[in-house]
Amino acid sequence: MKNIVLIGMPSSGKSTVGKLLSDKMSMAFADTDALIFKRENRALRDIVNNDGLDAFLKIQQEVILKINLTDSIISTGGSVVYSEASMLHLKQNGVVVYLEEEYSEIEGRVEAGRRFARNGDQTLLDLYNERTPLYLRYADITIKCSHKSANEVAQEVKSIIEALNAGG
Ligand SMILES: Nc1ncnc2c1ncn2[C@@H]1O[C@H](COP(=O)(O)OP(=O)(O)OP(=O)(O)O)[C@@H](O)[C@H]1O
Ligand SMILES: O=C(O)C1=C[C@@H](O)[C@@H](O)[C@H](O)C1
Ligand SMILES: [Mg+2]
Repeated sequence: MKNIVLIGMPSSGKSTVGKLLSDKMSMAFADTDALIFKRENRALRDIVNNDGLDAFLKIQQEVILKINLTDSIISTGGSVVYSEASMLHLKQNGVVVYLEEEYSEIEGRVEAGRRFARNGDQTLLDLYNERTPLYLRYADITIKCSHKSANEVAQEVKSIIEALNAGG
């Protein structure tokens, strides 16, 4: 079975939903942020702070291009869509699911002062507006997550994937 790759804004629920989905579908779970941490052995924010945005994005791409998984749920970092090579690699053997969440909800969930893959003068809203068209470009399936629990989102992803698989 193809991988299920979750993309979306930071705090949209990719890691939470990914783990729930992994249990519900009895598929393995991988998180690209955890793979980066494993390789670098340092916090992702330290990579961005110390080495800069471009270095972080390069490391993220290197890690993703090495992924060789099947039958897995893959939760990604929110900035993965900046790399076309990464997205094409993930799409080769994966169905890409965009967890679309309203800006106000994302803003409420992210902790103040959190680092993202962004230029110094970009606000969270700038990131949301910049990334939304990229998430939509790469998505095979878009889930509207507004006012749904993580469990409801996971159940919806499962139902859609099962319906697609049943239809051939
Ligand atoms: N549908 C939901 N409803 C309410 N809270 C949620 C929902 N999905 C996730 N959360 C909460 O939002 C927070 C962020 O979730 P999570 O870490 O899964 O996001 P993420 O997309 O993996 O973010 P990142 O890009 O930073 O890795 C967590 O506290 C989680 O419990
Ligand atoms: O959306 C982002 O810019 C990021 C999200 C996190 O998952 C990490 O991948 C990193 O902190 C960058
Ligand atoms: Mg995550």
